[in-house]
Amino acid sequence: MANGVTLESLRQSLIRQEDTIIFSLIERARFPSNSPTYNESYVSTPTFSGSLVHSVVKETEALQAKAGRYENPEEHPFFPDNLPPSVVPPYNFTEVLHPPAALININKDIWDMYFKKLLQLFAARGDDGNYASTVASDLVCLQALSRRIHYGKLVAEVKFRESPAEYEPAIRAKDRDALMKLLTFESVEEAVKKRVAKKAMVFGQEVTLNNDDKKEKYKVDPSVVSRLYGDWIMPLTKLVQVEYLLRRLD
Ligand SMILES: C=C(O[C@@H]1C=C(C(=O)O)C=C[C@H]1O)C(=O)O
Repeated sequence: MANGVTLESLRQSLIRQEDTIIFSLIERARFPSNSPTYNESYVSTPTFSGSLVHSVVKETEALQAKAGRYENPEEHPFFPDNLPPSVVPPYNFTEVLHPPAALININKDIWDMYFKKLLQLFAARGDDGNYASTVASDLVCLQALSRRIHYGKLVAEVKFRESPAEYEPAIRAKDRDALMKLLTFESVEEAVKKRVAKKAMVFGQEVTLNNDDKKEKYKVDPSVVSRLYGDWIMPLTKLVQVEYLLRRLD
């Protein structure tokens, strides 16, 4: 495969990204739900409009855009409109993707999934006033999830290059269901769900020097991590793959 990217190397990267995602959830779980962070009327000044999370993410992204974050095709902003240009000298990122891929950004779905469904499953109810740190943790989670899910573009490219003759008819027919079937590997998905639950147990256990004092209490519930992958991360990664393949012959 061109540029040394193979399905195996991409799967290894997705496995490594599991660590980042699980640690980011563990960090967010240090704080309770902290609902004022997400309340549109909690702050209202001309510089901060909307919720604290909205303003802080938008402004952080603007700063990171100037620092060149979105020059990397693996990065996708949550607020892509009116981002300032990068001020850093360009780096020559290897071009693996078909150019129309740049248009695919499903961060709106990731945002809704994270705030409307996931967060309440792992953040304890409560308010400790640490709203700015809470947003900072949310953004780390969101960016890790977004990077992982948009990796679907690379996965789809490699799958297409490995067997174009299988994908082309379904692409030309715009047959989403057929594409979804072609790109799905159920045994891989089952292994992912089991591995992330196991990682959540290992990474999220209380470490003590006293071996017999082992309480089975994890910093993030392993079944929530498994559900995050099974219900949202993998379906969204596959959605990105379908969207990518539909544009692959443009
Ligand atoms: C990413 C892949 O494509 C699909 C999505 C998966 C995922 O998001 O982890 C796993 C298996 C496939 O059904 C892959 O084949 O590795």
